[in-house]
This record gives sequence, C-alpha cells and structure tokens, in this order.
Amino acid sequence: MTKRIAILGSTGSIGTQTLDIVANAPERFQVEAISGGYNSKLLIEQAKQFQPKIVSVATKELAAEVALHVPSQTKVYYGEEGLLEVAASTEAELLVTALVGSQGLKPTLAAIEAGKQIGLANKETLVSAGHIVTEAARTKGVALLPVDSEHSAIFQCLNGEKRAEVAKLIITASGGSFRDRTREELVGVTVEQALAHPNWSMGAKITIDSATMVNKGLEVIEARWLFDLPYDQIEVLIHPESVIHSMVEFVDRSVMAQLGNPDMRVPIQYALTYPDRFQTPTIPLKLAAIGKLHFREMDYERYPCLRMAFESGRQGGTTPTVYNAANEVAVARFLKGEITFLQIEQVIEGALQKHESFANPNLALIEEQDAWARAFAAAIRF
Ligand SMILES: NC(=O)C1=CN([C@@H]2O[C@H](COP(=O)(O)OP(=O)(O)OC[C@H]3O[C@@H](n4cnc5c(N)ncnc54)[C@H](OP(=O)(O)O)[C@@H]3O)[C@@H](O)[C@H]2O)C=CC1
Ligand SMILES: CC(=O)[C@@H](O)[C@H](O)COP(=O)(O)O
Ligand SMILES: [Mn+2]
Repeated sequence: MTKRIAILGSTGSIGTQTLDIVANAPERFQVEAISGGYNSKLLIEQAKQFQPKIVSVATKELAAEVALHVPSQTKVYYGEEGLLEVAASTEAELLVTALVGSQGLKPTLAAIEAGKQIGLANKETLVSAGHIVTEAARTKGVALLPVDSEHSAIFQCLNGEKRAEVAKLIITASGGSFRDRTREELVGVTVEQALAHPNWSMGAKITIDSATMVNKGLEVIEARWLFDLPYDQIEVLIHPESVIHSMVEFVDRSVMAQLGNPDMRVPIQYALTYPDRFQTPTIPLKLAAIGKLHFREMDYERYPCLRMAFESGRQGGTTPTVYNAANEVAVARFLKGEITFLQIEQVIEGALQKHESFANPNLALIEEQDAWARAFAAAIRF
C-alpha cells in the first residue's frame, strides 16, 4: 500500500534523508506536500522529482521564484501560512516534522487537529509544549511516531512491553564534538570545531546542541512526553560510538537495547512504515569490526546544560519553553560569532533565573513566554 506523506523541512538533514527513503521505495510512498525555508533551489529540484501538490518556502519573494520552476499543478505557499498548508491541507496520512525549532509547534498541532500521524523529528515542539501536543494527539487518536534515534530505539524496545514493568529509560549520548575536552579546554573553541560531530551528519543547530549536551536535555524532556515516564526513570549514559541508540531497563533487571550504524534513515523509515520493516539503503552493522563499545557515567558539572534541562523538565509549566527558546537564540548567536561556546549555557541560565514559571500554560502563554525568552537571549551582553 502507498503511504501518503508530507514533510516540513524537506530541504534539511532529516528532510532530505526522508526523501532518500521515498526514492529508495517509490512504490511505497506518495509525497503530498513539502516545505523548505530559504533553500529554494533544492526545494525546486525536490518538487520536480517528487511532484507534491503543495510546496512552501520562507518568504513571498522565494515563493514567486519557486512558482516559475515547479510543475504547473503544484501550489506554492510561503511563511507560517505555508507551513500550515503543508502540515494539514492535503490527503497526507503522516507528517514528518523535520523543521528546526519551536516554529514547528503550530503546524504540528494543525496536523494533529487534521488527524495526521506525526513522524516526530522536531523535538523542540515537545519540549516547548509537551502537555499540549500529547493531549491533542491523545484526543484525536493520532500517533506520535519518534524519528529521533534514541526515541525510536526506546519505542522499539518497548514494543509489546507493559509500561508498569519499565524500571528506567537509558538514553545514550555521544558527547558531541568536544566529548574528550575538559571545560577548561572549551575556552576559545570555534564554530567550525563545534560543528564537527564525531558520528552524525546533522543540521547546524542540533550539532551545536549535541556539543553543549542541550540535545540530550531536549531528548530527556522529549522522552518524558513520548513515553509518559517521570524524570526519575530517565537516565543519560555517555556512549561515544553511537551504536547503541538507547536502552530500556525492566523491573526484572533485563535491559533491552536497539543497535545500528549511525544512519538516520533507519529510524526515519521505521516511523514512516511502522509497524512494518523493509530494507533501508544503509549498510549492515559489523560489531566484530567495531570490536569494543564504551560507556561513561554522565558528568553534570561538565555538562550543566543537561542538569538545567532536568531541572526545567521537573519544574514544568513554561520553564522548558524558556530553556528551549533561550537556547535557540543562543545557538544562532554562537553560529554568527556574537557569543562564545561557553556563553550559550550562560544565556540559558540567565533566562531561567529571570523567568517566572507559569504552571499548565495554554498555547498563548507558551508563545508569550517563548517570545520573552527570545528577547532576553538576544539582548544579553557579556
Ligand atoms: N539531523 C538529524 O540527524 C536529527 C535531527 N533531529 C531534529 O530534527 C529537526 C530538524 O533537524 P535538521 O534536519 O538537522 O535541521 P536542518 O537545519 O538540517 O533543517 C531544518 C529545516 O527547517 C527549514 N527551516 C529553517 N528555518 C525555516 C523557516 N524560517 N521557515 C521555513 N523553514 C525553515 C530548513 O529550510 P532551509 O534549509 O531551506 O532554509 C530545513 O528544511 C530538529 O528539531 C532536530 O533537533 C532529530 C534527530 C536527528
Ligand atoms: C541522530 C540523533 O538522534 C541525534 O539527536 C544524535 O543523538 C546526536 O547525538 P548526541 O547528542 O548523542 O551527540
Ligand atoms: Mn537524537
């Protein structure tokens, strides 16, 4: 059977790998709608190859340019309205949320409201408004299928298991581009060094998040919402090879793990075709060639951003919203050379200290606090 899909962020790392999956098995998928941001050239190529009914780009000017090149039956949109069209207005059964940042929140909610399954890569959405997104999905009976490699691993380990028999989730962390450096050795690191992830090729923002350990913090909060377990039952373990994508320990002390080469096409395809599996374009895992796998205890003094994520998650309300939004701005400023690597955590800490948390926020309050944190993080000077 053909699965009809839409992709938010088709021009990014997850988006292009999703289209790789489609190109590898074109008889299984129909691409109904795609959105890019500013990479109109790639979006045009994708529209020609996959013939979606709808495409969207970031601006009106880019939309005018794209309209000149895409097939005449393809409708072209832009901006927030375009993201909402891609998310909700076609016959797609499943939306892959491969947009970066909490800008994915409203389109994800629109897709849920329209009854689409969600292939969830955009973790910032769940961090910013986890209670709203999961409640909307529960009410509509819509599945949130994890794309993030760790959450896909946990989802697979939990298959057929009873939630009450889970002792803890063990989320693995590579340690990112600075995994072998002390905090003192982080002074003066460059953007280029921070972008050199040892195992994964990903977009710039998540690669920096991996180096600060914010990525793991976002993933802890994402896991809390996807698997409905308290923070006491979520642990992070450093595993430099990224071969074990995460584990679940059960009450009888049995531990289940999901392994594979670090290739996002495997978890993406699993989300697209769940519960079915078929061959992906990736290579087999050769454990004998790897020889040894390594593990280290998490060090919360070395990685204060992970400590702050646990604290924010436990506090709940608008605190994770602020953690996420301050980080988004801090990372953008680091990538532009405005602040140093170590100042990213200072921006987040400053925003969390200044913020007054509101419990059980509605969408309007989430948006207000997200905007407040962004303004704070943009204005802070060192
Ligand atoms: N990359 C990975 O391996 C993994 C990523 N994730 C998560 O998936 C999400 C996407 O990550 P990744 O693919 O790496 O990110 P990328 O930066 O590679 O891609 C982001 C996508 O969002 C689009 N975009 C950015 N800004 C806008 C905007 N203002 N309007 C419209 N579209 C916009 C980009 O368009 P354009 O490029 O055309 O401007 C691009 O298509 C993130 O939430 C990340 O945390 C989770 C697990 C693994
Ligand atoms: C591929 C993926 O899921 C990323 O989120 C990855 O986990 C980043 O790796 P680390 O954050 O463990 O360095
Ligand atoms: Mn991940």
